[in-house]
Amino acid sequence: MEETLFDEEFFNYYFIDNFEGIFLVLVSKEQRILDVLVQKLLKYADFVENRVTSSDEWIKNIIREPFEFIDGVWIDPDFHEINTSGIVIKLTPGLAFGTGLHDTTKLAAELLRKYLKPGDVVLDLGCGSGILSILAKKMGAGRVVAVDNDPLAVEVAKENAKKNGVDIEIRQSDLFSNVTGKFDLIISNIIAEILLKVLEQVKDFLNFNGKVIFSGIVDSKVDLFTQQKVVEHRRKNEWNALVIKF
Ligand SMILES: C[S@@+](CC[C@H](N)C(=O)[O-])C[C@H]1O[C@@H](n2cnc3c(N)ncnc32)[C@H](O)[C@@H]1O
Repeated sequence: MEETLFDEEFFNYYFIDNFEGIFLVLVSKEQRILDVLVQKLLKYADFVENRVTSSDEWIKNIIREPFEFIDGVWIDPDFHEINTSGIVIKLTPGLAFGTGLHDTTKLAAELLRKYLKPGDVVLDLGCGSGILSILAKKMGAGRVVAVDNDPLAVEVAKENAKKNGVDIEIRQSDLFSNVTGKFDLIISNIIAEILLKVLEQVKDFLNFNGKVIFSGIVDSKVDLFTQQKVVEHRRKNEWNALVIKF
């Protein structure tokens, strides 16, 4: 199902796994979009229900308690007191992808932690909720630029950056169209086909020795990247993430 959703470039979904079973929830303001997706997903599902809810409500329905996103990094959907020596990210994803529950975000975050050096200049291409940019900043990055082509994601990422008290340059951009400057790390968790487009331009935006972290690549698409100089390859379930140097 996730592969179908990624192919459709639909990222606003989440799973609820409880005693009644595993539920896939699709979130959109447009019924038309949901209807098309439901048709494509029906073959995997036993039951489909449409429920209308407000954007503030839906996220509160799933993530109420803080959870450990990756080792030592906690996501707090509200304002809890978390007793940890690690990092806490306050996050209300709203309608943007990037709750921290998805394997692709976890893979990207783990690699970000491994490859980020203090003061690095970072570009987050397809920032969604801003989760990876906020993490980068909290781990000691210097300048962080976060872009998304979805205006809603830009809005949500700005809100989340403010909530975490971090200074991130967030703006709308179709890939690099509204990006200037050079970066030590470029991180992007989008589908493989779009990552290939990123590759066409990425060199112009990398500092000497700069690296690219790609996530969101399903098993069947990993071969599209075999020509690249892959420094590290990680996998969780059917998802792959790569660190590439040039
Ligand atoms: C899978 S989400 C990743 C969100 C977040 N970075 C994370 O890792 O959880 C992909 C994001 O890329 C954005 N996106 C897709 N195509 C894009 C493009 N051409 N330019 C910029 N952003 C894009 C989507 O709007 C979405 O917010």
